[in-house]
Amino acid sequence: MTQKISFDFSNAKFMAKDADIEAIKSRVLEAKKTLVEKTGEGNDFLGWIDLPVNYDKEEFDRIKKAAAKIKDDSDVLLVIGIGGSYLGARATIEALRHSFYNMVDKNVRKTPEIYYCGNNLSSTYYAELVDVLADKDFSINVISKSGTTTECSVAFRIFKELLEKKYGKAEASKRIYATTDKEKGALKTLANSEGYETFVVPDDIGGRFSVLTAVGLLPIAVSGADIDLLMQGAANGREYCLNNDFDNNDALKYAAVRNVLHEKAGLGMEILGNFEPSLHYVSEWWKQLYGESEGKDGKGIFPTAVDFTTDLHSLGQFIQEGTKNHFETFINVLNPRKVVTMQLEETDLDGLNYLAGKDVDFINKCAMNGTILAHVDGDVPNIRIDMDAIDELSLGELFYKFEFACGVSGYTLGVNPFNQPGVESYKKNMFALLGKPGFEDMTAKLKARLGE
Ligand SMILES: O=P(O)(O)OC[C@H]1O[C@H](O)[C@H](O)[C@@H](O)[C@@H]1O
Repeated sequence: MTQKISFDFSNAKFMAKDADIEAIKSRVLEAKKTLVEKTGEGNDFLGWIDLPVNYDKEEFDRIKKAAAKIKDDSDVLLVIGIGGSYLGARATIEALRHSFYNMVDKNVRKTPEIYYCGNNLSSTYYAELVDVLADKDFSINVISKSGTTTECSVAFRIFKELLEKKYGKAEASKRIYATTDKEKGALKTLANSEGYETFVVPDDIGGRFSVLTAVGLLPIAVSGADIDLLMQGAANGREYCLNNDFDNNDALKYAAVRNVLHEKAGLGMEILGNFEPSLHYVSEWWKQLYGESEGKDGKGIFPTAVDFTTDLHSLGQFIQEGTKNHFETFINVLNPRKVVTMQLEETDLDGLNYLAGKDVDFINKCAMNGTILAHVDGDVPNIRIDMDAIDELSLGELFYKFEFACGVSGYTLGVNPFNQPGVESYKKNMFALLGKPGFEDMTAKLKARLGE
């Protein structure tokens, strides 16, 4: 199967030398073995490894049917979720669909507008989203693996009420789709009692690895993207990751190179850079994937991201000449979806006639290559990921390769890549400050620290 995604490590070699890669290779292969033989910590969260070839076909069909109903009866789909219950869907939809999706005439777009909430606690955001929904027919996909995440529950309460006011309880319950645990959690209890259609987040797939479950697939299908091709792309990635030896396996090499850059060169930050604005949320998804998987036990590479060329005019200076603690990974889209050719102007006052006849993407690629060389000259190693196109097959493959490399990289680093215990600390404090029953003994202490 031809691969749509390939990695180029040549511009990282000056810090991740062949000998360093050779030296870490056995640890990476051991980590791969631990992952695929499911013998490591977190091995009850490895359902994503075979997901692209082993998923619930009956549910997959129900997802398509639900998507068709939503397309038919709704001007808007409201997607309520946070973290792994949000980023994969948004990453995919923003990458694959029109750059100005919600603004495209609905007769041309033929699919509902899509808005996201439950991913913050801003009263302004919620009040203004209510304004947007005022005269629109809408449906809700509420997504939470635990079914108890505060942001998600707060948003759902607000928009469930709006929906029920608009349609009455019975019709509203037909416009709510809940994606959650098959039996546990407040959302599942609510869905059962109100009769919402439900989709399952499998027990053995953590939120940040769940984009290709119903978590991502229902909103993605509503947007009009092809979920069969997305799964196929991931299946192609899986085949590649599982079956190629180290020398022919970019996912394993990526795990190796980033660990070498971290351990040997002492670099603490990886900056994922794109040159296509529609990939912004792919970076957000990647940040959660690597951040929650590796940042623990006082270890890990801090994953951050830039949108280029935009951020070359803000963060470019720091990356080039500031504290040297980072390496970069660029996503290079080989074939842009659209072409815009520069025209010749008679007067040439802007001095751009030398570009007449060239595609804007040619300028973009020159900016990218110029940036790679400049940053390498500034001692910033660069990994380049070539992506055939921003389409379903390429994106599915990219997701899988990032997930697989993440599992291998986490085990190579020596952490459990599949838990996120640190996320609970702020939640406990927030519950105590909110006065949630059961957290009373912490409340006074925290309030004193806040001077209240
Ligand atoms: O899907 P949920 O249970 O609502 O969780 C949503 C997100 O919030 C948590 O705090 C975790 O850190 C994330 O890993 C998770 O993806």
